[in-house]
Amino acid sequence: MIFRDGLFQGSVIAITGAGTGIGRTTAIALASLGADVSLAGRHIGTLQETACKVEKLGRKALVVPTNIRNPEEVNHFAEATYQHYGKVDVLINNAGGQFIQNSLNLSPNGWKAVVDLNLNGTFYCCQAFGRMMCQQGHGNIINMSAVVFETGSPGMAHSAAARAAVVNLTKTLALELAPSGVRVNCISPGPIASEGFIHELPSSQYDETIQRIPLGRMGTLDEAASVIVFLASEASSFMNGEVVIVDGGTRLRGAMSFLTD
Ligand SMILES: CCCCCCCCCCC/C=C/C(=O)SCCNC(=O)CCNC(=O)[C@H](O)C(C)(C)COP(=O)(O)OP(=O)(O)OC[C@H]1O[C@@H](n2cnc3c(N)ncnc32)[C@H](O)[C@@H]1OP(=O)(O)O
Ligand SMILES: NC(=O)C1=CN([C@@H]2O[C@H](COP(=O)(O)OP(=O)(O)OC[C@H]3O[C@@H](n4cnc5c(N)ncnc54)[C@H](OP(=O)(O)O)[C@@H]3O)[C@@H](O)[C@H]2O)C=CC1
Repeated sequence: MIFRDGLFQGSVIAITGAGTGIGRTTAIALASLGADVSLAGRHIGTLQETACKVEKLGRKALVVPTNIRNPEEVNHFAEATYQHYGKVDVLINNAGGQFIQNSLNLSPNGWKAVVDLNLNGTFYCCQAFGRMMCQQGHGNIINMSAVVFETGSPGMAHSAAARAAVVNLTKTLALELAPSGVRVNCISPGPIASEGFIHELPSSQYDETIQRIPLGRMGTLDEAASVIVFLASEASSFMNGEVVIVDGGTRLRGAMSFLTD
């Protein structure tokens, strides 16, 4: 680990989508640096696996099964975290995802599911934790966008629109919450070799994806997590309302199509 031991000693960090992929790797990295964590996601089994790894590192882990598409469940996640730890220093809005579908075939419910997850769920978490952070007088929120936020992305209309909105939400919240000592930034990764991404990417597009990446390979889970750890740390204390792109230069090649036919 590139960061100093004990960097997050005494910190409490809430993470959504913490049972798999980037969220799990980030939770474990933060715990290895001293943080206690609160873990959310829909599936309790994978959250408990992450919690086990955190506890083996000598840190505390609270598991709060949460569907972030439901604002009541999000409020419960925030309240349970505060009741358990008495504060939250950092919120990492990592949960997200989508399916590939061309726009004309997207059902209203399919569009809504992806926008609810990536935009509305992120907003509910920012609001619930942001209120508590403003009351305690400090806080740090890290949102998850995706490199598709600034290009057209055939097959990803729902997600790309939501990810662009998350970038704008980040900037507005950065302005609204700064006077209360809360900063808000955003990470925009892709492609990162998580189980979720490899599973969702059509196998026929694997080679093309690699060819599109100037660095010639996908990013690792550690490479995404380490940027989140940086944003969570005081090393980024004067960053507010920023989008950090972690894509090996992929966006420089322009719009990305996920459609196979
Ligand atoms: C080659 C060019 C590319 C190179 C460059 C690459 C650049 C990288 C950019 C990376 C961008 C982002 C990457 C990632 O996000 S990686 C993480 C991947 N993980 C996931 O996406 C998670 C898996 N997905 C899901 O869980 C789901 O898709 C979803 C997020 C929507 C949640 O689904 P859920 O099951 O909860 O949804 P519902 O049951 O409520 O259903 C709601 C409606 O949505 C429709 N639906 C759901 N899944 C699909 C599907 N796979 N295909 C079609 N439709 C789907 C569902 O049918 C419901 O609609 P209806 O009621 O109308 O049927
Ligand atoms: N890998 C990549 O290249 C990129 C990833 N991203 C984003 O990074 C984040 C992490 O993705 P990654 O680790 O790759 O993929 P994963 O599919 O492994 O992670 C997605 C996580 O989100 C959680 N999640 C999904 N829906 C909900 C929900 N309704 N409520 C709460 N949690 C939910 C899942 O847990 P559960 O199913 O238990 O709820 C899962 O842990 C996502 O937002 C993804 O879209 C962005 C750009 C590129």
